[in-house]
Amino acid sequence: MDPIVSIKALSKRYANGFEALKSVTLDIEKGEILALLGPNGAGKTTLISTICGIVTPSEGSVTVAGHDIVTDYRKTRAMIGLVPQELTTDAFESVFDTVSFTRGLFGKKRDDAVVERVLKSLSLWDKKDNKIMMLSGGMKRRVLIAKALAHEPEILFLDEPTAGVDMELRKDMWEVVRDLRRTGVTIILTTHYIEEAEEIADRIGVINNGELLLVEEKQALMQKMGQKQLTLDLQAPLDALPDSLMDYALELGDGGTSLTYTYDTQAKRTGITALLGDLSAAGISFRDLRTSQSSLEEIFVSLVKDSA
Ligand SMILES: Nc1ncnc2c1ncn2[C@@H]1O[C@H](COP(=O)(O)OP(=O)(O)OP(=O)(O)O)[C@@H](O)[C@H]1O
Repeated sequence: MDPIVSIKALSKRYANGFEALKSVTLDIEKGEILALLGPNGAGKTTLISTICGIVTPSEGSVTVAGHDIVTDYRKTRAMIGLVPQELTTDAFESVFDTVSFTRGLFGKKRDDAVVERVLKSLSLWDKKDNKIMMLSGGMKRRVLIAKALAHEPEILFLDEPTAGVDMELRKDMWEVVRDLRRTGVTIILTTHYIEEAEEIADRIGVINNGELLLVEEKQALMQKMGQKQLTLDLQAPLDALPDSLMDYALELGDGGTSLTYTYDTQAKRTGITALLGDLSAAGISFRDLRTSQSSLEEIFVSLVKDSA
């Protein structure tokens, strides 16, 4: 299937010469949840804003369902819902009117049934007559999503959906996002939080200094995370590994005084018991041992550091 969004060698230089995006290439599949993970100023908002037609690209191209975002702006914009970081308007309006009005901004006819469906899907129906200013923070965030969905877009962008919210509300938002995906909407969200990407995304893209450093299935990233290292400090240094230990892919370090074994924590057998038995049989004894694990956080930090 063709990707719903196709980004090719996209660059953005702002008027002051700052390069906020550097040749980003990325395909987004229909129906997936993609998390764009990156520190402050990485270029996440610039990327989203460009796809939505708010920021004009300097180089490269973006298509949405095969249509170019520059030459076919109206068509592509109508397919996209954008949830900004903060609610800026409509404090005195009712929930229903606010959401209904937004629909009109995209040239769609008034359709109370659609607004009702959107509000119900976000558990906002019983708040439909409330003024926005009277709502709790969590409900206000839901209204932002409802506004973005009012014109029935196929793609939803959420810019930092849980920035500055407490854990309970964050979990609540994750549930909302999962429910939306079940309705067939493609979701792209930006986040600072690794746990957030880990929790809800199908794929994770890491962006830093305007560069897309990696895009990978979450499961594949988790597998890297699942690797652990066992390091043994040896009683006596070894010049070389005996043949009987070749199958373990051990690394001999620190001038032959330590051995490191990498294993998969998710595998049925880690191989540690067999390794210790074979070490003993080879007459190798150790005085200490420790394990370490690379977390997604560490993978992320090392990626970002390498690209700095
Ligand atoms: N209009 C502009 N003119 C010049 N530079 C800009 C402009 N808008 C953004 N930038 C710069 O581009 C870089 C990327 O900004 P962007 O808002 O895309 O990052 P971000 O990843 O969304 O960060 P945050 O998580 O803080 O929202 C930043 O260094 C920012 O200062």
